[in-house]
Amino acid sequence: MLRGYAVPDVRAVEDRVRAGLGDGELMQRAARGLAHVVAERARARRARHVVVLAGPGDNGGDALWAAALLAREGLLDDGPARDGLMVVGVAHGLHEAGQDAAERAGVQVHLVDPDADLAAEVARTVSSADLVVDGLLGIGGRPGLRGAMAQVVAAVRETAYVVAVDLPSGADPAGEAQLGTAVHADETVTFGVAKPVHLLPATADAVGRLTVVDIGLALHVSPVVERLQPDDVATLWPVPGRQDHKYSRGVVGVVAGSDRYPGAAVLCSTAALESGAGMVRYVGPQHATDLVLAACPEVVPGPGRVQAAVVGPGIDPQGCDHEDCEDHQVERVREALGEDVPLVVDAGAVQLLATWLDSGHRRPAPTLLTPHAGELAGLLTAMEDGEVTREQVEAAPLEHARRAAALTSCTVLLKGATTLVVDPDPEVPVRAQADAPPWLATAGAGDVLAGLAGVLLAAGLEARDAGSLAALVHGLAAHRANPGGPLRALAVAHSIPSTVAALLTG
Ligand SMILES: NC(=O)C1=CN([C@@H]2O[C@H](COP(=O)(O)OP(=O)(O)OC[C@H]3O[C@@H](n4cnc5c(N)ncnc54)[C@H](OP(=O)(O)O)[C@@H]3O)[C@@H](O)[C@H]2O)[C@@H](O)CC1
Ligand SMILES: [K+]
Repeated sequence: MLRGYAVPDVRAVEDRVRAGLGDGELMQRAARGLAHVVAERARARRARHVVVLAGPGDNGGDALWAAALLAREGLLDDGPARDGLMVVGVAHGLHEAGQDAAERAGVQVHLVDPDADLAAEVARTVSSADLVVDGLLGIGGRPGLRGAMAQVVAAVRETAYVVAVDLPSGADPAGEAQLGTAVHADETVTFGVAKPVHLLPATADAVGRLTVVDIGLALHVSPVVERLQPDDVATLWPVPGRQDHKYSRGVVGVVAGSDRYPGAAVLCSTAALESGAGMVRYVGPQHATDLVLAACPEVVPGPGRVQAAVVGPGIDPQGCDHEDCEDHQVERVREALGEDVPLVVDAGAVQLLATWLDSGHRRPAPTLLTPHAGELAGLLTAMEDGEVTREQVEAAPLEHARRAAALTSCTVLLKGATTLVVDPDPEVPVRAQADAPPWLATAGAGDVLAGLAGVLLAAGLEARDAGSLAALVHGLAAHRANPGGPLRALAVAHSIPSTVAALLTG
């Protein structure tokens, strides 16, 4: 599991560790780790020109010391020549010891006035680099870049490999403010532990590959963000024992599909079966039932006892609009909401839950809501004063997911490029999963995710684990279904068994 700690907690532990070490030792460790990553990437990419950008604080200090080490220890000698390495400092003054060390090692340091326009010659130097080290701002940075900092970043060539020091400069270290002008890194080398900026949706896209360098920090506080990794699957996935039978493994109810959207019933039920449900009971209109049974003969039609249920995929919360309609899915969802059974509440059921809660009801059992941004906006509009739009949710996903979790007392899984899983207790770390290829943005993918999560709830996982594990496996199954190419939701469902097997058997 990757854990992201709040910046004040990181600073506190850094201060403590630094006090017990020699002067500058912690920065030396950071710089050494950074220099080795840079040397490795420069070698692999046959970089000829490496430009190190340094800002006014200790982030610049790390970058300057790394430049000194690269030059002094000849780490770039089988790649770019020593004179292919250069520092551009954007500040009124740089980290003194770092600048001194870089210059003593023979590295040229160009100092740029942060408030003046960037000289054309400096812009040319920066744009000639095929590897750029971004040490402008770290955890002391305020979001956004202005003046010469913005200009120097704009001068970086599109094809250059950008290694950010600690975090991409200009990104909010807390990972909450939307990205404005900021570095978009190919790789970020951070020190000791990850921070929220690396994991949360507002900023994670600017981070690229994340490399954590050990500098001897041990944090004994709770992280604020967590990300499950593939090797967590073996710990969390419910693996049956020899004494297990279909009921002990967990029966999943599926209330999904309608006369209008029968396919959702097939996708959700298929995903539940492929994820290893002990049994799937499907409840829905006749046509959808026929399709489900044709695709999945293992499914048992009709109501019955279940350990968890998925409600909502393919169900219109307004119900059916023709008179002799036999589609009673909306009533079935409402019934399920009142039962003491763990639920995945997806798609149309999110809106139904909002009105049901608003009329004074409370869910007695664990509940995982799985909205996309538009559905979350609908839920908040129904439960708060004033309209909330999809755009507002997309601009501040964590804030809105937190609000929804607090209002509903349910766990909220907000789907997106980075999927968030937020517990109603604000002290519980948020899970942030970014495992899915963009190809997974396709109709029916949500129905598959809901089926997968339902199986995990039925096996007894708590809602936050079920949601984040489902998001992880869903993303990995998508990669496996067709690496690097188009996907359909059913193919993702069918690749769940081999994905899980590969993760469980290493
Ligand atoms: N702590 C440790 O033990 C270790 C820390 N380490 C390293 O230190 C880094 C943190 O260093 P840091 O605290 O000096 O902050 P950093 O981000 O370099 O810059 C602050 C300066 O930038 C300025 N400034 C801010 N925003 C701005 C903006 N938008 N545009 C322009 N300027 C802006 C700000 O100005 P001010 O706020 O004073 O006006 C101030 O002058 C950390 O990320 C890691 O890399 C490692 O060595 C491991 C050990
Ligand atoms: K940086």
